[in-house]
Formats: sequence, structure tokens, C-alpha cells
Amino acid sequence: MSETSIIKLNNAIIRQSDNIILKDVDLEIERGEFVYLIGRVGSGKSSLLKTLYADLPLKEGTGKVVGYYLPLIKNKQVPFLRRKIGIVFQDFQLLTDRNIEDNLHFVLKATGWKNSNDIKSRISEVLEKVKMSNKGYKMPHELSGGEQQRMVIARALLNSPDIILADEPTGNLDPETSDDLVRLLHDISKSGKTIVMATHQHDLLAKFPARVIECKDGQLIEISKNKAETIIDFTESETFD
Ligand SMILES: Nc1ncnc2c1ncn2[C@@H]1O[C@H](COP(=O)(O)OP(=O)(O)OP(=O)(O)O)[C@@H](O)[C@H]1O
Repeated sequence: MSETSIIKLNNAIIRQSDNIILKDVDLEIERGEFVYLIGRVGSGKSSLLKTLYADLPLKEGTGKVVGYYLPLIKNKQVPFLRRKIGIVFQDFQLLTDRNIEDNLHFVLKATGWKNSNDIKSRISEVLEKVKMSNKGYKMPHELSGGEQQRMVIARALLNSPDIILADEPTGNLDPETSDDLVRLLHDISKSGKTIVMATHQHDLLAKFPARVIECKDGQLIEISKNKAETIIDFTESETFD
């Protein structure tokens, strides 16, 4: 693992139940990289992300994520790995019975924060990072889809993770709101965080170029290693519904 790589899988096989979803998986991602993960429905994007946060066990091949060796990770280590990884899904999973600040407070308490001043200032820091400082008092249902997703990102940032794994984070958003959210994720990555984002929205790849990896026919394929190559028009090459 190079000194700067934060995710590394070698010769990995990813299964769901007994079925092989991806094989011969070699993947190395550097600290601060932004990576799009594309591929058809059912091609294995979510399974790969789940492997990275140890929701799917890695039993074949090797893999290391933020210093944790996945094949031998113990159940009690998983929460510590997850603190270094912020997870953002398509469906916002804010607690609907409390306002945003209380949602964030709940997570900090659950992850060991005790001092109420520290908690308060961390909440304002993350709200500021997602440009939602003035909306912390709102209930989730009082926010738009894009705003809720920003709050989910704020929550993912609470414990200063090294990596953000985003699975279709723009899936429920209109195009303009999607652009804003992806712009935000790119800004976050510029601050040194690694972002892996699964998406079907290929227009985003051209608008906000970055490395692209595709899950295809049971394998991971490097489509473009660097930003410049991303300017390919993916929308014309294939439709990934
Ligand atoms: N819990 C599970 N048990 C068994 N098979 C599963 C499970 N979850 C996913 N699969 C199967 O694994 C394959 C890969 O699914 P996965 O969700 O990783 O694909 P994906 O690329 O993320 O798809 P999508 O674009 O629809 O989110 C699919 O064939 C799916 O049916």
C-alpha cells in the first residue's frame, strides 16, 4: 500500500450470498481522491461500497481500508472503522422525530462525545461546511430533498472521516440540486477527504471530472485514471439505467 493510499483491495472476490458479484478486484485509492463508481443496475457498486465499510465480509483476497485489514477485522473494530468513513445513501436517513441539530447531537453522543460545548461547536462547524448554518433548527420534513441530503453529508462529516462513501447520493434530486450536491462533495474532497461516489448520472462525470471506475461483467474496470480523461461523453457511450 503506497503511503498515500487509503483504500487497497487485491485479488478480492465480492459475493452476495454464494454468488460472485465481482472478482479479481484490484483497487487502490489515494488519500484525497474523488472516484466515481459507475455500472449497470445490479453490477456490484453497492456491494463494493459495503465491502469497504465492512458490511459485507471480505473472505477472498486482501483489503485494507484506513489501516484496517478487512479479512481479519473483528466485530468490535467495525465501529472504529466506520468512524473513519462517512456514509451517504440515496434515501436520506435522518431521524424524522427531531430537528437537524438533535439529529447531529444524537450521532455525536452515540460516538462518545461528552462535552456539550464541543458538541455544539462541532455541529456548527459541519453545518457551515455544508452551507446550512441557519437551518439546524428545522425538522427534516421542513427541508427540501437537496437540503436533507446536505444534512446527511453534515452528519457524515461529524467525526472527521477520512473517506466518504456515497451510494447514489443524488438519486432523488433534480438535476440542478444534484449539481450543487456533487459540487459540495468535490469541495469536501479538496479538503483532503477521499470520496467514492456510486452514480447512474453520467452527465455529472463530464460536469465535475474525476477518476471513473466501472463495475462491468463481474469486474472492476478503470475507465479514466485522471480528470482530463473524464471528459468523454458517457451519456453517449452506454446507458446505465
Ligand atoms: N443482500 C443480498 N443478498 C443477495 N444478493 C444480493 C444482496 N444485495 C445485492 N444482491 C445482488 O448482488 C448483485 C449486485 O447488487 P448491488 O446492489 O451491489 O448492485 P449495484 O450496482 O449497486 O446496483 P444498483 O445500481 O441497482 O444500486 C445484484 O445481483 C443483487 O441482486
